[in-house]
Amino acid sequence: MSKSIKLAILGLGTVGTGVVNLINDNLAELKRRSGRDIIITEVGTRRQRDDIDPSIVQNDDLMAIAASDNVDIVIEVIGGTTLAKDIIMHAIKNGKHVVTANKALLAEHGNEIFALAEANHMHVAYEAAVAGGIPIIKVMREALAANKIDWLAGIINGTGNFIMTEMRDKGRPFKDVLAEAQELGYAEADPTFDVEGIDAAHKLALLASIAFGIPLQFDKVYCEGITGITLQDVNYAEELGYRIKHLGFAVRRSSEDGLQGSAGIELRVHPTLIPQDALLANVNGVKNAVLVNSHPLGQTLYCGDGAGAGATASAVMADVMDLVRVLGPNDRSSHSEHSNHVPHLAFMPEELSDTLVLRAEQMITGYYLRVHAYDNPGVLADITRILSDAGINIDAILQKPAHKLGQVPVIILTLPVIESQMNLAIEKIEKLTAVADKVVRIRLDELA
Ligand SMILES: NC(=O)C1=CN([C@@H]2O[C@H](COP(=O)(O)OP(=O)(O)OC[C@H]3O[C@@H](n4cnc5c(N)ncnc54)[C@H](O)[C@@H]3O)[C@@H](O)[C@H]2O)C=CC1
Ligand SMILES: N[C@@H](CC=O)C(=O)O
Ligand code: NA
Repeated sequence: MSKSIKLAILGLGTVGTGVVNLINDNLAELKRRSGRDIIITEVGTRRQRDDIDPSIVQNDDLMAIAASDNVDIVIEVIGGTTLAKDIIMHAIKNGKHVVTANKALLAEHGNEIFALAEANHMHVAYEAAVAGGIPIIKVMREALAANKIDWLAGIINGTGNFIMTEMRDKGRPFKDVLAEAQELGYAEADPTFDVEGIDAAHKLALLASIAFGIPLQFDKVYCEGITGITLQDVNYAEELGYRIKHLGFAVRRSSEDGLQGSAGIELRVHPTLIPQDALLANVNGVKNAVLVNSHPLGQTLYCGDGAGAGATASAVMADVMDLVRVLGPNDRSSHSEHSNHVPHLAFMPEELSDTLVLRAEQMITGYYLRVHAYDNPGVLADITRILSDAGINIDAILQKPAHKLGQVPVIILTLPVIESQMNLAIEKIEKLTAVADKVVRIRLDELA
C-alpha cells in the first residue's frame, strides 16, 4: 500500500488553487490518515504558471490529462457543462476516478455521468458541489443511511446569503456586495447563477435525489432568486418578527398533508420569510446550513462555509481521501470494492423511484403580501374578503402610513395555502380599483 496516489487538477482558479494550497499545507496529515503519499502529477491550465512546483506537468490539453497514465484521480474544477462533461466522461472511460465541484454539470447531466461511472466501475465524487465545505453529501449518503428523510431546508448559496446579510445589517447596495463576493471567490463565473437561484436549484436537485432516491430532475425545481428583494420588504419582515432568507426546500408531501394537497415531492428555491428565532435565520454571511428532518432521528442541522477556496478545497480533498481508501495497490478498485461503495445517489441505481415532483401551482407555503392601496374606506375589508373567500387564513396584518400619492402599503401574512389558490386571490386583489400596483409576494415557511 505504499504506492503514491497521483492527482490531476484541471482548472487553477479559486477552487483549484485552494486544493493545491491545501495539499501543500496539510501533506503530512493526508499521509498519516491515508497511509499513502498524495501527489499532484499534472495540472490543466491555459497558461504556464510559475507558482507551480516544477515537478508538476502543466498542460492545456485537458482531455490528454484525463487519459494520462500518470494520473489516478482527476479533479475537475474548470466549471461549465460542455468541456467539463467531455473530460469527465473521457476520464471515466480511461479508468480514472473523478472528483468534481461542478453542481451545474451534475444537476444537468449527473444521471448519464453516474450511469457511465457505474458501468465502468469508477466513482464520481462530488462533496464540494453542495454547500461547499459542509460534508452534507457524506452525511446524507452515509450517516443518515438508516433514516427515511421527510424534508430538508437549507441556505445553499453562499453568495446570496452574503448579499442578503450585508444588505440587511449594513444597508449596502446589492451591486457592491455582489462585487465583493466575486472578489472573494464566492460567486460563480456567471453570477446570475447565484442571484437568480439557479446555483441553489442545482444543489437542491442533488440533495433531493440523495434524500428521496429519485433521479436528478433539475428542470423540475421551482426557482426564484434574490434580485427582486427590496430593503423595504426586508425591514417590514423584520418588524413582523421574520427574516428573509434564500432557501431551498425538498419536501415529501402525502395526500394527508391537509389543504387537499397532492402527493409528491416539492422542490423549490426562493426567498422565504422565516421566524427570526429559527436556526436558519441566524446563519449569516457566506455560511450555508442544511436542516434535515428524518425518521427516526428527527431534525439535524449542518452549518459551515458554503463557498470560497479553503472550504471548497476541504470538500474536494475529503472526496480524494475517500477514493484513496477504495483504491487498491494497483490504483484501480476491484469490482467487488466498487459494489461495496456508497451509490452515487445514495440508493442503488436500480432502486431509484419515479415519485412525482409537484408543479409550482401544487406547492404549499404561507405568504407575505405587500399590497399598495389608495386609502379608500373599505379597501382592507375587500382584500381580506377575497382572501377568506379563497379559503386563505390571515396570520397578521400591518398597515403602514400613507406614502407616495396617498398610497398605503398593507402587509399581510397568511397561513399555508396551495399556490393555485393564492394565484387566483392575487389576481382578484389586483383588479380592485383601490389597489394601485402589482401585489408583491414572498413565500413564508415555518418548516425551517
Ligand atoms: N468558488 C467556490 O466557492 C465554489 C466553486 N464551485 C465550483 O467549482 C468549479 C470551479 O469554480 P471556481 O474555482 O470558483 O472557478 P474559477 O473561474 O475561479 O476557476 C476555473 C478555472 O478553470 C480554468 N479553465 C477553464 N477552462 C479551462 C480550460 N479549457 N483549460 C484550462 N483551464 C481552464 C479557468 O481559467 C479558471 O482558472 C465550478 O464548477 C464551481 O461551480 C463549487 C463550490 C464552491
Ligand atoms: N457560487 C457558489 C459557490 C459554492 O457552491 C455559492 O456562492 O454558494
Ligand atoms: Na459539501
